[in-house]
Formats: sequence, structure tokens, C-alpha cells
Amino acid sequence: MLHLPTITSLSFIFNLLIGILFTSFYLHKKTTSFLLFGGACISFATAILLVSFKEELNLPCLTHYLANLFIILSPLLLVIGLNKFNNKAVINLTPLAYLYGLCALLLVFVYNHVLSQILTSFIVAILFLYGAFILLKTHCVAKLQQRLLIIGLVTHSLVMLGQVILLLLPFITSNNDDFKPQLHILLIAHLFITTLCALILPFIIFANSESKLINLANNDSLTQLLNRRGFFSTCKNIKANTADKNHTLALIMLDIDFFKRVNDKYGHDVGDQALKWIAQHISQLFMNIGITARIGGEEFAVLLNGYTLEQANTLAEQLSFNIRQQPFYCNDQSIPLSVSAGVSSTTINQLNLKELLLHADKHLYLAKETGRDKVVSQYDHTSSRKPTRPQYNT
Ligand SMILES: Nc1nc2c(ncn2[C@@H]2O[C@H](COP(=O)(O)OP(=O)(O)OP(=O)(O)O)[C@@H](O)[C@H]2O)c(=O)[nH]1
Repeated sequence: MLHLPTITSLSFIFNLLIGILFTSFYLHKKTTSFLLFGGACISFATAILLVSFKEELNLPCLTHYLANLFIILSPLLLVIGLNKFNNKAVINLTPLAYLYGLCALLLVFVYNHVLSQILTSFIVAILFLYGAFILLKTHCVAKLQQRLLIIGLVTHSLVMLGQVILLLLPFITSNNDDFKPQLHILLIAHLFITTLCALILPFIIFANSESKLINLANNDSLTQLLNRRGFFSTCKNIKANTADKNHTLALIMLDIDFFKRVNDKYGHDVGDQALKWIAQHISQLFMNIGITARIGGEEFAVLLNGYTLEQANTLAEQLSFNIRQQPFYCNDQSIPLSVSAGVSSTTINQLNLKELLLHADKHLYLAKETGRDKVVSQYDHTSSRKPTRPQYNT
């Protein structure tokens, strides 16, 4: 049979350690939700400690009243922490603060009575449901752990409601049993689930933090496209994930024409807006069909898996046309922009991304050399369209 003092001790140790872990992370990263989660775990550990002195101390205001306040404070801090972690503040926390104040007041009158347990269990059940709701609305990378924690919080809430019912039964029926064995089981379940939830929570938080860091490392903050590193790491798996090794893929490299002049004439900020505008055009056309990246200052790349050189060439021409047709407007000025592009292709079998980029870059260089505002690909080093340079009145 499960030994209550052992489970209580383990629960105390785990919650205290996880609380210290979260608090240390808060001291390092200054993320408030870490402090709140740490507070929730330490608060629960404190409640366990106070309750364990029930027999020895004979100070019910400490071992009952204060312990109950800490028991409620623990899920309350969890709820506030989850709300902060979500970034969008899913619920309004003011009513919960009032609820806590009201409980603290009511417990003053009943802390030595079974009613204090009923009230505490009921409030804790509500708070866990709130926690499950917020977590449901939160984007988590670790989906399995998120589901486990939601199930844990809902189950915990049901356990607490079960405790309320068992404690109320002697009052509402003529049955004078005190349901001690059943309450004992529920108490063990309470300790067990709290500890389990406290163990899952750090994993969810760290998985999200890691994903944010990976995003920062792989994405260009100005254009929201992948950066060079992200481009290489995304393309890395293509070979392994494509079964047909004769499958073709093409790469388009793009470079804005005379971009230095844009910066010089209109300023660096306008230059940044122009980069974003070009990136939007690239995203619009290739969002669902290719891997898009800003691989250098004013250089972009698009990898089209399953596309032939001809198809990629047509798409590059389309992009170039779109950019030429819709002038870029900034501060009520129309600023003509154009791009030059180089296209190369290969089969999955022979894929070497660096080489593919090198080939596309050679074609891009040819496009620049032969007049700009054109697409040059492997099979045709001359463009049928007569290039039109953007004009800047300098
Ligand atoms: N605004 C802005 N400018 C950038 C950024 N990154 C690079 N640049 C500028 O891009 C310009 C690139 O100039 P060049 O390499 O001479 O090329 P270009 O003027 O576009 O001429 P061609 O490529 O030969 O048509 C430089 O002036 C860089 O300062 C950026 O993030 N923001």
C-alpha cells in the first residue's frame, strides 16, 4: 500500500527542487512566469511542511490557516504564470485576486473546521480548471507534454471536487462515516498529480524557449524569411526526405539592382522597407511551393523542390515582372525597383546545395553583367527581354 509520509516527503522534495530551479532561471533570465512557477512549487512545498507539523505544534492558525493559504496560493501562482507565459493574457486576473482575498477572510472564521478543507479544495479545483483552460489556449511546441499537463490539471480538479463531495457527504446525509480511506486515497492522488504537473511544466517551458531561440537563429528579423543558416538547415533534409532520387529541384538566386543607390538617395530606413517589400513579393509567389530566404544583404534564394529549370525560370520571370509592375511606395514617393536572378537546377541524386548556389550565383552574375533586371538560367545565358534599368534622378 502507498505510504503517505513517504509520498508527502517525496512531493515536498520534488516541489522544492523544481521551485528552486524555476527561481534560479528567473534570476538568470528575468522572465516573470519563471518566478511565478517557482513560487507555485515552493508555495506547495511550504504547505506540505506546515501540515506535517500539525500534530507536534498544536498551532492551528499556522498548520491549518497558513497551510490552506499556501495550498490555494500554489495553483493561483500557476494560473498567473501560465497567463503570462501565453503572452496574450487569456483571462482577467483581477477576479482571481478578489477570490483569494475572500478565501483568506473566510478561512479566518473556519480554519479549525472541516469547512476550511471544503473551501480550500473547491477553490483549488476551480483554479486548476482555469490553468487547464489557459494552457489549452497556449501555443506549445511540446504538444504531448502540453496535453499531459492539461489532463493532469483537469484530473487534479476532479480529485479536489471529489474531496469536496466526500467532506460534504456527512453533512447532507444521515451517514456519519468520515470516509477516511477514500480521503486518504484522494490526498495521495493530490500529492502525486501536483508533483507530476510540476515535473512536466519545466519541459514545456524549455521546449518553447528552445524553439524561440532556434527561430531567432534561423530567421531574418527584418524580412521574416529564413536567413542563410536557416536556409541551409531547412534544405539539409530534402535529400533524405525525397524517395525518388531522379526528382529535380531548382534554385533561384535574386539580387536587388542598384540597391546601394536606393540607400544613398532615400536613406537606410527606406532601404530596409524596400528589402521587406521585395521579401513580401517573394513570399507571395513562393510561400506554398518553395523554401525562401534572405541569404545576404540584398540577396535572396528560393529552393523549389520538384520543379524543373524551365518552371523555375518562368517563376523567376513572374517575380521580376511583379516587382517591376508594382512600384514600391515609401513616404509618398514611388521608387522603381528591379531584381536580377540566376537559376540553376539538379536532381536529388546529385544535390549539393553549395554547388547549386554557386551555379545560380554565376548566372546571377551574368544577369548583372548583361544589363540587370533579367533572369539567367543554366540553359540560356541571354534573356529575351530587353532590360530596363530603374531610374533614380540623382
Ligand atoms: N538598407 C539596407 N541596406 C543593406 C542591407 N544589407 C546590405 N545593404 C546594402 O546593399 C547595398 C549593396 O550594394 P552593392 O553590393 O554595391 O550592390 P548594388 O548597389 O545593389 O548594385 P548591383 O547589385 O550591382 O546591382 C549596400 O549599399 C549595402 O549597404 C540592409 O539590411 N539594409
